[in-house]
Amino acid sequence: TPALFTPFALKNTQLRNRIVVPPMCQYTAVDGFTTDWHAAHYAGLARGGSSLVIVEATAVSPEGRITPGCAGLWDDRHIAGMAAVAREIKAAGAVAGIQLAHAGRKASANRPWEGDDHIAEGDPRGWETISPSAIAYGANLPQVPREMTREDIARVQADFVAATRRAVEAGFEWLELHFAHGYLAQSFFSVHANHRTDEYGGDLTGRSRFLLETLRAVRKVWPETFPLTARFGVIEFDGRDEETLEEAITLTRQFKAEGLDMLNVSVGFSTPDAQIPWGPAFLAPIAERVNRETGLPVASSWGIDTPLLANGVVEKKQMDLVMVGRAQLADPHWPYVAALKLGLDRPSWVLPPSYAHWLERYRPAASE
Ligand SMILES: Cc1cc2c(cc1C)N(C[C@H](O)[C@H](O)[C@H](O)COP(=O)(O)O)c1[nH]c(=O)[nH]c(=O)c1N2
Ligand SMILES: CC(=O)[C@H]1CCCN(Cc2ccccc2)C1
Repeated sequence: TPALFTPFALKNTQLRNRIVVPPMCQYTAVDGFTTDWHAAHYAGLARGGSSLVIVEATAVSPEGRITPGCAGLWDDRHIAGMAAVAREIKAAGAVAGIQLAHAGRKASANRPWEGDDHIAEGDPRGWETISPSAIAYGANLPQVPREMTREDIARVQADFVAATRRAVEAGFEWLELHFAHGYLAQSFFSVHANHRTDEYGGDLTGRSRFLLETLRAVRKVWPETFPLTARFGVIEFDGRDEETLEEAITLTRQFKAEGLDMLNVSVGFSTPDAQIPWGPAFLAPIAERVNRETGLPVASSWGIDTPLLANGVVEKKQMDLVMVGRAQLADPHWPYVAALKLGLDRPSWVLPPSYAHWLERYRPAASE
């Protein structure tokens, strides 16, 4: 059996293969409420055969959304719509995951295809952003956020806990905290974004505090039997990478001690001045290093989107789970195509039975 199609167990959760649909914003929610789009979209992805589908960054508070179209779990009324999404994912045979997020200083933005920039001051669609320090991200997101008070910090952490409870009620069985991509938690860890002089800033301990306290609080309400994970930017490609990596690995060891079950290794995206070395599976060696130096199981992503690449990173033990994103937007049946390409036994059966049976003896006409 190709490594990509071997099962993987974490806590009481069994994954049928190593392919994961990572969280990918749909920007189609209304006041945080999911719509028919979300149920259909996630059902379609789950039918493709991935073992786990993680629902997009879901805001723990209204100001924690990236755009006005982002999903939320800051209100009990959001639970019903999210429960429908979780049901669709499970009905297709995948584990239902969700990512909880706060966008920090990257919040109050237009949808990517509508500018991908901060909503203009005075535009009623926008809102005040908050961050560890009053420092703007820059580039397309120039708005200077308000520096968070201790009350803000406690409130946002309570929001993460409340949203976690709602995720449990909605039927999710895999939780990922969004500690990456330049959003609020990443900003507390980042020397670019966090210039605080109180105990939530300064040295590594100070810059780690928000993330560790939030994980600790969420750990208390998320069931022990379900995986609790975090997506964390361990590298910025900003010229101080060895330092950032060592700090990130130190913090990841503390995450593990606090009961984190897996780390989803990603990029910090804390500064527009980064030089990202885009390329196929460019982050795989970093994921392998985090796994080797912390002992935590790791997932990762970024251009790991052909069957051979995806199978290779698992075979080489660079990561335990492969997050295949855009390739699954391009083809939600990507796992089926991978099963064919990798010579899996009875490949059509990664799809639901009503498709699998008829595809068992089906081959498209020789392509031109
Ligand atoms: C449209 C869209 C929306 C999102 C993303 C991407 C894209 C394309 N990504 C990043 C995504 O999960 C994935 O890590 C990257 O796209 C890299 O993987 P691929 O190279 O696409 O396989 C993303 N990541 C995350 O942690 N939370 C999110 O909600 C989103 N939203
Ligand atoms: C919410 C989140 O983490 C997402 C939002 C959309 C852009 N993502 C980051 C990204 C950059 C370049 C290519 C693909 C993805 C981060």
